Amino acid sequence: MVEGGIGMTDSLALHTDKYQINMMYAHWKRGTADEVAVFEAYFRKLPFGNGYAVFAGLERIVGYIKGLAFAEEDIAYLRTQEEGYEEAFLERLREFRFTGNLYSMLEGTLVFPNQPLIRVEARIFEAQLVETALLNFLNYQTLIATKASRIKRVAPDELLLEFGTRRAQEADAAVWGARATYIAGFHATSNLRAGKLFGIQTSGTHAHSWVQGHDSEEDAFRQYAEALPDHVTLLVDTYDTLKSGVPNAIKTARWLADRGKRLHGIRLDSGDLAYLSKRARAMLDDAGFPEVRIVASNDLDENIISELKAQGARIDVWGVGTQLITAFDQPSLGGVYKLVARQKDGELIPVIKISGNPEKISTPGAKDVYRIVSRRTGKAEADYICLPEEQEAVVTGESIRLPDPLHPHQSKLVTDYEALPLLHPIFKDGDLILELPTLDGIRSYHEEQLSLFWPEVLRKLNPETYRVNVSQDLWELRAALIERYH
Ligand SMILES: Nc1ncnc2c1ncn2[C@@H]1O[C@H](COP(=O)(O)OP(=O)(O)OP(=O)(O)O)[C@@H](O)[C@H]1O
Ligand SMILES: O=P(O)(O)OC[C@H]1O[C@H](OP(=O)(O)OP(=O)(O)O)[C@H](O)[C@@H]1O
Ligand SMILES: O=C(O)c1cccnc1
Repeated sequence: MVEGGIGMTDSLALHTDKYQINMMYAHWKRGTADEVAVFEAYFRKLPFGNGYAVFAGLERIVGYIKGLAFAEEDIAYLRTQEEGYEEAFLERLREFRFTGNLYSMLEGTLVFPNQPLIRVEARIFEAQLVETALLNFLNYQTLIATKASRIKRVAPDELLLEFGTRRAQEADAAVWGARATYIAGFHATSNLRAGKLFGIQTSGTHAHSWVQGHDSEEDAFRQYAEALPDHVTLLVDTYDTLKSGVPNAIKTARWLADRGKRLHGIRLDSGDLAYLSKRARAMLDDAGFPEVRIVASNDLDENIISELKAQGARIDVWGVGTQLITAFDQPSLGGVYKLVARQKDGELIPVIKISGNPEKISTPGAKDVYRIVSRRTGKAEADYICLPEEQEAVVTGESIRLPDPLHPHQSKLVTDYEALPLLHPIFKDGDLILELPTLDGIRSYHEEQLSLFWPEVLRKLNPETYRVNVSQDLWELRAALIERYH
């Protein structure tokens, strides 16, 4: 339950598009609501021109599925809709629970286009309802984790602080976004609620208003140091960074040192961050405070950070807000949820969606995904998507042929490999069967994941395309279905 805007508590059952309820209603009317359907969620294009995405959102999805139930208020609201849903249908909703199976990638996994990230096998009644919320959670969190990962890669050795709440697209985005950045390697967030909910470390300096609210900058710094002597990071750019801010910070550092305390840092929030950080570093060092860290903020992203580092900036801590939490340069991930198999005469049959745009033709059938890791190099060679009946061959390490997706006649034979299954069973017949990892566990798993990939795939600009291959059987099934519908 989350708090509603006008004093009511609000379940997430209606956090869905109306067309899902309309389709559920039509299934119920036709008597097909209990037929099993298989859906898969995937995206077609990587965000930010990156070579990979970082999967996130599963914890939120699990919480959603576990708590999925229509409250009396939800039913009453549906009764007001002009569709005129019959009472007997609303009665079915009253007893609605998720009773199906759900497979998912684990959070922190590096993921690629056109591979199933989540597979839902459930009564169509249930599988249809959850589409909107699942995509909402995974698209946003995966996007932010990916953006954060790009930033982490250009600043692997510095501290990374998430500062975005004031610019986030509302409250849920702020906290789940903060969590996503932590998965990708950020160290702390300024959002205390995210800290409370998820156990992420929090951090805070002070704003310009603190300095403006005193008669002098020196007095403002001193008062702050008196109040929080063990946590002093001073914002030095309110009036003049080098003429006033840094000298006053040095005075405060001396005052703290006389009391056996130390100034932790200064924060630069405007101007030429490369130049100012170099000058400030020299001033602090000359004054005998080499341990005082320099924090930078001001509309930073991976490109500016990388540029500042190339200019020799002396920055130890990066505070990143707007560009990160809003995924400013690409504000959405286009994850989709497509029907891949349905029950017909008691059997599951694969289905396809054909589109005028070849990129949008779906791959039919319920599928598994394996990461093929070479035993020789320890590196991931490709991801291999296959039908469940082909699983045996991959798991036992039989040699497999990986066609080049762009030139299918050119293929690569892989022999000495380990196949890591990427889709894990999360819900079985409605029961949660996986103990979710801790957030720190997810964060270290993500780091291990990165070490499986060649740097060429991970680089920020024009990365190598990582291979995602479908099995020969799957390729043929797809071709046969395309043929049939043409
Ligand atoms: N040396 C640098 N090289 C490249 N970009 C920089 C450098 N220093 C700062 N930036 C970035 O340039 C952008 C604009 O900075 P600018 O100096 O115009 O801000 P400002 O006007 O000083 O600050 P504000 O408008 O927030 O008060 C910011 O995104 C900042 O991070
Ligand atoms: O720049 P971001 O990456 O979003 O980081 C967060 C920003 O939020 C604060 O200032 P705010 O933007 O509220 O005011 P300012 O623009 O006057 O600095 C802070 O001083 C940072 O500059
Ligand atoms: O702690 C900070 O310095 C901070 C937090 C949020 C936004 N800007 C700065």
